[in-house]
Amino acid sequence: MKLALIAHDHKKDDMVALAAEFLDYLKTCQLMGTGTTGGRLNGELGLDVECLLSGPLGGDLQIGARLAVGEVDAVIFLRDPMTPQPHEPDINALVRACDVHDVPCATNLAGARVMLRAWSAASPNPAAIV
Ligand SMILES: O=C(CO)COP(=O)(O)O
Repeated sequence: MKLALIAHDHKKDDMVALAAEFLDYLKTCQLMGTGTTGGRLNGELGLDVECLLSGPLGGDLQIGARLAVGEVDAVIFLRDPMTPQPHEPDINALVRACDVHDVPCATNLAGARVMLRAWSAASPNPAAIV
């Protein structure tokens, strides 16, 4: 599973908590993220997230470009609906790219949990494989 992880500043603590909850499963995924989000996940949880540019500097667009050529299977994008973002067009472009290419995209914690629960239940637990 090639999974993109993105969180706006007020949602980064939620992203770290979510990733901690699904850590075993996320370790089996190929992860990429916008710069600051990915950096926190790597630093705080020891994940191996490929860090692209920070969102305001083009990271959302980089993920959208990868997604458009089939290099992203799903997106978890914890958006902050209460704070205007300087790169709103980039955010909309990424979410639009998910819709154009029919790539699952969770934009809040509840949706992200539904996705991660389903996928982690369907995937073999590497710790159980001997
Ligand atoms: O702004 C973002 C997504 O639009 C997130 O970018 P960072 O993870 O670099 O903060």
